[in-house]
Formats: sequence, C-alpha cells, structure tokens
Amino acid sequence: MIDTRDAVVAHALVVRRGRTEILHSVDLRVAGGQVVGLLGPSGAGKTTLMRAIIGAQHIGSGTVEVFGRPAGHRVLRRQLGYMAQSAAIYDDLTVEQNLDYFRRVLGAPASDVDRVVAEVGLDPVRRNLASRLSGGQRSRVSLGVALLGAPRLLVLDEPTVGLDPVLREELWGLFARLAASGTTLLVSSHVMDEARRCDRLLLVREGRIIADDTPAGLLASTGASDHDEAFLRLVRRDAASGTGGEAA
Ligand SMILES: Nc1ncnc2c1ncn2[C@@H]1O[C@H](COP(=O)(O)OP(=O)(O)OP(=O)(O)O)[C@@H](O)[C@H]1O
Repeated sequence: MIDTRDAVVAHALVVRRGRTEILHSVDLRVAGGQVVGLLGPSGAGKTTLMRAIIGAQHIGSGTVEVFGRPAGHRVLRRQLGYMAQSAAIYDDLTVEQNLDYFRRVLGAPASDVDRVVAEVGLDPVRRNLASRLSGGQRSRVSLGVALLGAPRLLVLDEPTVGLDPVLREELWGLFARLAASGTTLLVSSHVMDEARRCDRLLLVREGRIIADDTPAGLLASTGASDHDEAFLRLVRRDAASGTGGEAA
C-alpha cells in the first residue's frame, strides 16, 4: 500500500556542530512514497540534515518528526534505513555475513539476505571478504544494510558515489521501484544528472533550503535547460540575495 502521509516534517530546525550553526531554521516536508533528492554544494548541510532526521544529531531548536514521531524515537528504529557516506561494514566478514549479521541485529527475516544481495547487484561477490571489495562494492554492501528489514524511510547519503553509469542507472531503478511500493527515499547526491530521477528536489545552500520543487518545476522556474544549470542559477541567485551564511 502506498504511504501518502508525510514521512518527514521539520519545523524551524536549527542544528549547531561545535560552535557553528549549520542549519538555520529549516522547514521541510517529505511526502511518503516519493524519491526526494537532497542536493547542494559541498558543506551545505545535507549530511547534517540527514543525521537530524535519523535522530543521530543533537537539535539546537525546532522540531523534526518522522512518521509523526520525534526523530530518534525508538519505534522508528525499524522503520528507518540509513546509509552513511563511509561504508559501515566489517572488513573481516564476507558480503553475506555482513548482511546476515545486521539483519539479525534488526530482527529481519533470513530471506532478506538473498533479497538484498540481488537488489544491490552483489551476487557475484557475495562470498568475498569486505576487505577485498572495490569502493563501489563496499558502498553497495552499506546500501544493502540500509535495505534490510524493508524500512518505510530510506535516508541515503550519496549512495551512488563512485559507481559507474550502468550501476547508477540500476540503483535509481531500484529506488523508483521501492518508492512505487510505498517506501520514502531521501537521497543526497552531487550528480545533478540524477536530479531528474527524483519526484521532488530540495536544494540546500549554507544551511538553508533554497528550493523545493519537482525536477520539471525547477527547470521552468529558472529557465534552465538542465539541472546543472538550474542549480547554478539558483545558487547564484541566492548568493546575490545575500541571505546565506551570516546566521551564527
Ligand atoms: N563534526 C563536526 N563538527 C563541526 N562542524 C562540522 C562537523 N561535521 C561537519 N561540520 C560542518 O558542517 C557543515 C555541513 O557539513 P555537512 O557534512 O552536513 O555538509 P554536506 O552538504 O553533507 O557536504 P558534502 O556534500 O561535502 O558531504 C560544514 O561546514 C562542515 O564543515
């Protein structure tokens, strides 16, 4: 069944890391059953926002709710899958041992290992030690861990980085299938070409969301012919308006 309720709602969210304010009063709504792209320059605050949503980031003020519960609430643990930028897997275990270990921790069914191995395309290397995998294979094991237990919300921090175009295309196909079956996906990326694969795009710059639109809507509102150009125009427009960066 498609879950059309809001998966994530943030209101006036402020996050500091160390002494620096990273997110400045962010308002955000992520509808259920969509692939939402989180895009923006390096250091804009995408990872910080994702960490706040999964409940791993101390919040200065404001609120973040996931499926109507405060982020980090224990009942959300099994409803959320998170893939961090650096692969969080055990080097001395094989691909399938890694997946089996994490699915036990989650209480997910044993059949999840085969399902996930197939979904992330790691069948040929399933018995290889993680230490012997390529960078792209390692990140796919991490993605596989996030898919265990079939969570309602997947928060994926640059899941396609380092992957060749064929694999990237396959993973975006997987994301679309998951969304069609009701999963909500929040996916960060630096590859603007991937923007067109999302249902909705959030552009983050200097700790603020400066655009929230569909891929087609962003092209229309900026008059750009591709998303690279659209984002450049939006970032330049925002920089010229002088709203970013000063809040401390
Ligand atoms: N542990 C930390 N302590 C203090 N500041 C941090 C910490 N981690 C990140 N930051 C700062 O927070 C800001 C946002 O970082 P964040 O990782 O959220 O950006 P990002 O948009 O995900 O960047 P990238 O695309 O490069 O991954 C950056 O200015 C960064 O220097």
